[in-house]
Amino acid sequence: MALASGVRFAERALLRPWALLRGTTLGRTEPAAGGGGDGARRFGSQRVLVEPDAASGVAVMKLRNPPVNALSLELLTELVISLEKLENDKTFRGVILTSDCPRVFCAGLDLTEICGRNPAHCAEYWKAMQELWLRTYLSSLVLVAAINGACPAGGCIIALSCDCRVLADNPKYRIGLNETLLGIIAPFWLKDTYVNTIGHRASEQALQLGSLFPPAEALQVGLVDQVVPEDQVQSTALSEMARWLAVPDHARQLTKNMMRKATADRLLRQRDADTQNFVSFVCRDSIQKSLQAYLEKLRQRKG
Ligand SMILES: CC/C=C\C/C=C\C/C=C\C=C\CC(=O)SCCNC(=O)CCNC(=O)[C@H](O)C(C)(C)COP(=O)(O)OP(=O)(O)OC[C@H]1O[C@@H](n2cnc3c(N)ncnc32)[C@H](O)[C@@H]1OP(=O)(O)O
Repeated sequence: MALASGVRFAERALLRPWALLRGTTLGRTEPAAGGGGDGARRFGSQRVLVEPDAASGVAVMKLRNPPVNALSLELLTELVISLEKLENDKTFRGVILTSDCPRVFCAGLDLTEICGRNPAHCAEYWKAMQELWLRTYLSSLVLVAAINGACPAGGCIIALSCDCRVLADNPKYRIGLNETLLGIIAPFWLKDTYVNTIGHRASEQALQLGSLFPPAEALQVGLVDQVVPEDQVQSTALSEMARWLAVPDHARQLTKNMMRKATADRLLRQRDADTQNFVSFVCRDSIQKSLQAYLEKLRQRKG
């Protein structure tokens, strides 16, 4: 799918990945456990494990940035590159996105990337976040999120950018956009994605309250499509994938584009302004203090 500025970022990453990837091992290929032929070979990077099944045309993409899959700059970059690699390989029609970290799908933005950092770093980081959203939201592949853990904020946005969401039935696995509770504001494109999924009124309430929904409520409000016992998340995601892949690609892709393009275009039109807004907002002293306090609370909670 044509994404002029998006492609520019990915091209930059592909042309000089080491400038973007600090200490990653992108492109590594290794045989999957018990696997044999090409269809069973794993590839990916340090933080994104890709298990492709050429026979079915489906790849499982696992986030593995322990302990909580916080979206570091490296993880964002590796996700974009892995997704692009699969999109460019005509063998693949669908991706199941899941977590390799126990109990957490994705903790959202890596707060250490925006706490105590300079504006240039925050800008680079935010551009990478925009890029991942654009890539996933407009992906020509069928994306199914197999949500096997907590899924707050940026984690929720990744899930919402997929075509379908299956959540494990565990009361600790809450999902939603909790930005207000950190003293920050979800940017308009996160808000738009929320509204497109659960409607205006439910979003208005959930965004202001920073609601994190337990599985049954997430299902009720329409944030996820299925809630299943934890050991059935993967198999249910595969069944969902089969349902989506039963539709001819071109018809499904054009329909997806018709449904999502206006929302993505809104960001594409004002990407630089959105970055500047983000940077000036998060670099304010008051916001830095809120973020520091939130991180501190997270760290203490553990002890
Ligand atoms: C004008 C407007 C213009 C622009 C818009 C402006 C601003 C916009 C922007 C932002 C959008 C933000 C979206 C986000 O994603 S913000 C991040 C929100 N994330 C969270 O609130 C999740 C926080 N984490 C948790 O709730 C939990 O960690 C958990 C439920 C995910 C997992 O719980 P566990 O008990 O399993 O693990 P912990 O012990 O809590 O954590 C382990 C370890 O990890 C650290 N950590 C957790 N989350 C993060 C994070 N998001 N970033 C960085 N680090 C994180 C935690 O501190 C622990 O570290 P230590 O081991 O103690 O060092």
